[in-house]
Amino acid sequence: MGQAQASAQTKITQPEAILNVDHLTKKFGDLLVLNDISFDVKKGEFLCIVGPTGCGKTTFLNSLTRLYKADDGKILFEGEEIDPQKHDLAYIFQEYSTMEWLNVEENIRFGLKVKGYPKELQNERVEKVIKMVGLDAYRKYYPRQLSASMLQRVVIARGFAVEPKLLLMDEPYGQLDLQLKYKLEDELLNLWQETGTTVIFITHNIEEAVYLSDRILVLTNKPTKVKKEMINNLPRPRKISSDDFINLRNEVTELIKWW
Ligand SMILES: Nc1ncnc2c1ncn2[C@@H]1O[C@H](COP(=O)(O)OP(=O)(O)OP(=O)(O)O)[C@@H](O)[C@H]1O
Repeated sequence: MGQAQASAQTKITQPEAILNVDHLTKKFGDLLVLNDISFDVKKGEFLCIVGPTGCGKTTFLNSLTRLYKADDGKILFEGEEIDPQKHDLAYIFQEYSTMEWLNVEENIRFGLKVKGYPKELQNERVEKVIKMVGLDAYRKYYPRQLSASMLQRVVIARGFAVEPKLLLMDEPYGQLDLQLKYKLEDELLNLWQETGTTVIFITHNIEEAVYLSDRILVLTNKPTKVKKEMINNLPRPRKISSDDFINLRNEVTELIKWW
């Protein structure tokens, strides 16, 4: 308890914030899940959110997308109350959320079509990302013909194709084996660096958070608060065996261990 209090949150204010989460509170009946959460996300930042199982990470994302209505507080996107209909957001989830009846190219095009982009722009974006994720030769394949890694690449390509200002990722690599995970993490970093999009990435995996992030938000157990925001300035590309990497990983692990 002493340790938990010692690391109580000091919010880092971001002058160029694209997202402001301000005193967000969410209950389900009597169950208080998100307990006065505040943090900012800077434009172009890669933010990882880590926390114990069931602490409310998905509830947070669902509040962001307005699937859930907050009981208190607000979420501002570029200074306005967030609205997924209006603002440029995209989501990538854990499940392979490809559409079985569409081939690779059509899956990637889907979000662009929904947004009503002109055909030429759709083509341009599809061509760009299909090459970036290495699926050019598989464009006419259907999901059932693809490996786990390819499926996840399709989902990632679909997210990036719309060039969202904010990309929300909820444990996207949770189900994959380690080797594949490392490969896709590197691909994600390349895409992020090439596009300059802002990413919020939720994970249970502390090593993954240290590998990917510019900053890590550590959540407490329910009722959930932000326990600590940690700037991650490790030089990229990161080496998971370096002393600095291991030190930061251990520091986050200690925070997760104490409630
Ligand atoms: N629609 C709902 N109705 C009632 N309770 C809910 C609902 N959604 C989530 N909860 C409760 O809120 C808490 C947080 O759930 P949530 O799924 O957001 O946690 P999480 O951190 O994403 O979990 P995990 O680590 O397993 O991914 C849990 O106790 C869950 O039972």
